[in-house]
Amino acid sequence: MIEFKNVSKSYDGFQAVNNLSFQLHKGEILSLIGQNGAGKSTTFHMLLDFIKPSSGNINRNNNLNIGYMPEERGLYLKESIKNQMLYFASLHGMKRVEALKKIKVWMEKLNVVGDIEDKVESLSKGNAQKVQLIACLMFNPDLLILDEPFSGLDPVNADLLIKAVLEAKKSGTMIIFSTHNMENVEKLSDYVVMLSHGKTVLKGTLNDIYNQFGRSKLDIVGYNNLQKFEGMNGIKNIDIINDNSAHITLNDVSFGKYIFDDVTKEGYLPVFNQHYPTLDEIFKTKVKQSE
Ligand SMILES: Nc1ncnc2c1ncn2[C@@H]1O[C@H](COP(=O)(O)OP(=O)(O)OP(=O)(O)O)[C@@H](O)[C@H]1O
Repeated sequence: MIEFKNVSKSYDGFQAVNNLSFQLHKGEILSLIGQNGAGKSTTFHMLLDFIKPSSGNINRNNNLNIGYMPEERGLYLKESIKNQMLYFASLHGMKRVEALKKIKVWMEKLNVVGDIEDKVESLSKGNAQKVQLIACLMFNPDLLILDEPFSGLDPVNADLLIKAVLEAKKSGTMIIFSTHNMENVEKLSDYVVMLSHGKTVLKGTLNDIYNQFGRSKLDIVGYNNLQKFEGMNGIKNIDIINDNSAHITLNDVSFGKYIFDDVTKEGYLPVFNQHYPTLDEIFKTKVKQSE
């Protein structure tokens, strides 16, 4: 288990991370989200013991086998995939034969376009990124730290990466990653921590987070007089799309039932969907509130 307990980090009086607490257990995935400069990389660097917190405690076993994919990718361009992967493998005590086997298996799984003897400089950005992920995964780490692993990957390759991360989770690896892509947060996270200017503005499981916001979004299609709801108490905003459809934001989630009863008086309605805001919308709301 890893635990951050009231961890802060300051640089010359500037607080990059402010009173951060979370726990991460075996086989769990935690996503760290926040705007540029929110304190994500600083958090990773403290977890890796590259830098010390200014205050608070980080509890983790010092013997953890850690796979780390930094934001600035760190492969040697002039070296072959094989040589540098074998080098990384040796750092983690893997035998050459076993390492070669793993590298090949992972290159296939992640659909790396290139030969194991190719130099990294000949790979496309996405393929180089996948090779770097393999360097972190092949020794079955106890802890995997991925700093913006999806940046520069197309959706097909992003899905391959998601599959690989879920496989690592299944084998018991603790995973912490940062991203600006909320869709991938939704696909992967057991637990989410949202930072804004170093402060934790939201944390919990996805369910906790959605429940905190409630089903405050309403899409209606097929009702002709949606304007009449404008300005009503339970309604925060109506975005009229056309004659008979609108996106509504509710102040009061229970007002959805009043609208439902009203718009279905005449019977059938093709769309009435009262749902949670997306994680993207929640993120933007929280960023606005914290400014
Ligand atoms: N060594 C340092 N000295 C001074 N300030 C620093 C140092 N490292 C980071 N910072 C500052 O701390 C804040 C948090 O930086 P950090 O790199 O952790 O953000 P981030 O969330 O990873 O951002 P991004 O999404 O842009 O990668 C930023 O304002 C940054 O300028």
